[in-house]
Amino acid sequence: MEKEADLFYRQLPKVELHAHLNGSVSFSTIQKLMDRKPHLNIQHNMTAIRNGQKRTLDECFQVFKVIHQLVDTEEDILMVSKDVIREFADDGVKYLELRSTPREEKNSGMTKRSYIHTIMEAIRQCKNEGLDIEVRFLVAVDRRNGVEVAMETVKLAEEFMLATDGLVVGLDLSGDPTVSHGRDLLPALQKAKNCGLKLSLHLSEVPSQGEESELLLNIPPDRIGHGTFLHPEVGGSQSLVDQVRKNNIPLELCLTSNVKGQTVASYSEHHFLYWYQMEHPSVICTDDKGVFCTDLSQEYHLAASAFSLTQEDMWGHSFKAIDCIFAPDSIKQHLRQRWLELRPALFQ
Ligand SMILES: CNc1ncnc2c1ncn2[C@@H]1O[C@H](COP(=O)(O)O)[C@@H](O)[C@H]1O
Ligand SMILES: [Zn+2]
Repeated sequence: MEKEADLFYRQLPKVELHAHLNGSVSFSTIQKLMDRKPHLNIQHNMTAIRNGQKRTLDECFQVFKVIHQLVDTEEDILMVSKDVIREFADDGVKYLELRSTPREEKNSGMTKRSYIHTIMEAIRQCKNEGLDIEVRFLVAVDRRNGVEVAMETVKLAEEFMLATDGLVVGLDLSGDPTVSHGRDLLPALQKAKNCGLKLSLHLSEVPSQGEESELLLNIPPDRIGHGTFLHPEVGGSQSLVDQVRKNNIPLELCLTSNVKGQTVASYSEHHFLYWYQMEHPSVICTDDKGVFCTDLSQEYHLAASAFSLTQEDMWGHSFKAIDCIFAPDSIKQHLRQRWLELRPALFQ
């Protein structure tokens, strides 16, 4: 029965909207990177949090630093991006929005511009190889890096949005939520919005970010990452919830990420249920499938088990996720068509 369900969730066509590139690197790709750089002496237990293990959010951010050491050339970025896209495609993801923080590495000569350029190249190569997946990209701002870098990143994102014929669709705000205040980044985010970039902001991923969330929700963003502590029962407020509902802002929900990072106590206590019962748009996502040792079909399966949802319910969830993508209506229509074509084989 479980096996059958596994197969159902793998075959279910899915949309992935919250995936950080360097957090999504699989065990086998990490192995290839370690083989390229044996001198770094990095072990698998430094780049992934296995099932049953938990870390503090702070420890999770240490893991990204290790992965960044392994991924520091254009060649690495190309391999990692192509592997990640292929893995999502193998998992039944038909539309993927990847996000990543442009990095410069003096030693290898990689610049922020060549970093993004290489990811664009990976997306094009995957398309030319005929992979059954549409891929778009969000340029990420790491909140740790401050105002100037944020502004520079917005300029880069705009430049690539205009030059790539729609491959770059938006801007992400992420990074360690305990560092810096969103207030300072507001002008950069507003500038991004004004130039036509869609905004996906990590909001209230940890408690006591209520004030920041209130400020950022005023922009308003086009989607919210996590939103774990928005509602009053967990220390948020009704006015935050009202703001989200008034603007109908979809939430990107990442169950395993929140449980392993210990901001949510267990799967059944995940705020997925809060928003689901309210029929507010949300989308199940992976966040960092490599670091958290998961994939999107597993996340769908876990949510179904935790909240006693049927395969029909999960089909509906996946179909409605299409409404929340950043690509234009023509792509949405095309995806809905595909979903309906694939449906009969799933419910025989
Ligand atoms: C666990 N919850 C999270 N909360 C906030 N930011 C996160 C995150 N998981 C990942 N990132 C962000 O994504 C970067 C890694 O991918 P890229 O190098 O950009 O591809 C991390 O350094 C962090 O900035
Ligand atoms: Zn995230």
